[in-house]
Amino acid sequence: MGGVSHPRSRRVSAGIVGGSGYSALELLRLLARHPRLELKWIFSRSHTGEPVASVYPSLRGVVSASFAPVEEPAALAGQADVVFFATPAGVAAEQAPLFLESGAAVVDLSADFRFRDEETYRRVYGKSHPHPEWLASSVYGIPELFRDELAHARLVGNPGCYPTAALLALAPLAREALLDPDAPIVVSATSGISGAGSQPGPAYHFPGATENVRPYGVPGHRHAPEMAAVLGRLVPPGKSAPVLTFIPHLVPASRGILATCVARPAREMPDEELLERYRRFYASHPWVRVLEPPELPQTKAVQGSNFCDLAIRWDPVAGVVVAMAAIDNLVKGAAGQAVQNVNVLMGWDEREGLEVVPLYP
Ligand SMILES: NC(=O)C1=CN([C@@H]2O[C@H](COP(=O)(O)OP(=O)(O)OC[C@H]3O[C@@H](n4cnc5c(N)ncnc54)[C@H](OP(=O)(O)O)[C@@H]3O)[C@@H](O)[C@H]2O)C=CC1
Ligand SMILES: CC(=O)N[C@@H](CCC(=O)OP(=O)(O)O)C(=O)O
Repeated sequence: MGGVSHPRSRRVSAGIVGGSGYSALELLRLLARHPRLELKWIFSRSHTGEPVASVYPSLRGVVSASFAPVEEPAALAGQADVVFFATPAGVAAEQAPLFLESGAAVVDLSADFRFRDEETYRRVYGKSHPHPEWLASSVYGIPELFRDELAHARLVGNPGCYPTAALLALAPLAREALLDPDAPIVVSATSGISGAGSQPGPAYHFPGATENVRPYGVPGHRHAPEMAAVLGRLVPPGKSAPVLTFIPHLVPASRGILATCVARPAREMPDEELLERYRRFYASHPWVRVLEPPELPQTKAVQGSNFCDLAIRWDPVAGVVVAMAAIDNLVKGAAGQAVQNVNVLMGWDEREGLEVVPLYP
């Protein structure tokens, strides 16, 4: 289960399972301009053999491929160096090992390989993992936090969209044990509707979603234990991370996540110190932009791009820090981060294929 070995100069072939979903569409958009990663096959259960551009009008004249003319993705094992699973939870857990055993690297955009132990997986997802033997070697795919481990990974558990934003916002404090372990962290976040995928339930349809803002999954959203597990790994050995509560909200936008995290630091931390720490922490990470005051993150400033915009403030009245992050849920929250992870796995520049200027306004 060691790392992938590919000459840095060679073009690497990619396969995609879950072909007609939103994350697959984003992967195709990014792969279309990636100089080293090229689409070899794309599998769709519902559009077998159809031209990709007939499903995604935005890809007309850009992607000439058709969905693979096979009934099962297993028929494609051994034909790509990297396989992306852009499928609902449970699919990669069953099918990824076949591709791993055929020698491919796997980046799973679902939640199947985000936890490293089966007990946590079972507690959060309410069922046993069909291939727990792969969990310990999977690497949580936030390159800004786990770059060294990812460089040697074969299997990447690409993070949830909300955890990407919240963990990037909190990581500099967690890594340096600057969070008070006895004060709960509050993560309040908004998501655009594409966060629920391309076939969401009736509550996500236009009449109910437009001109409406609503919380959901409170308490007990599955991203709370995901954030908690990773936060626990970020704090130095022997230290504990604070518990956290998570309040997601659905907002009437197509894309974008804004996460606002409120935490009590271990001691008073003036704005200048916080800002300096955040600047230093992310200095070598091209996809995180630490904003200078008075700027604050906004989803539109990152739309369509792999950027995570961060701001950090000290609130002297409440004695808390407020860490804010904006991402595009489909890019840094899903497909963009998946491509960034492959760039790290292959030893390429993390920016390869991702240099899209955000679409503003
Ligand atoms: N949307 C987002 O912002 C984010 C999504 N994710 C995760 O990424 C994964 C993909 O998300 P997204 O693209 O939004 O989801 P979509 O629902 O848009 O797409 C998922 C695709 O998977 C295929 N599929 C559906 N059911 C099954 C099944 N039972 N077995 C095999 N394939 C199936 C379908 O494609 P086809 O019929 O073509 O095979 C479907 O279009 C999910 O696990 C999601 O939780 C993670 C972070 C952010
Ligand atoms: C708006 C919306 O519904 N968002 C999704 C999160 C998308 C995601 O990251 O889901 P996975 O962890 O399953 O990959 C949700 O809250 O369930």
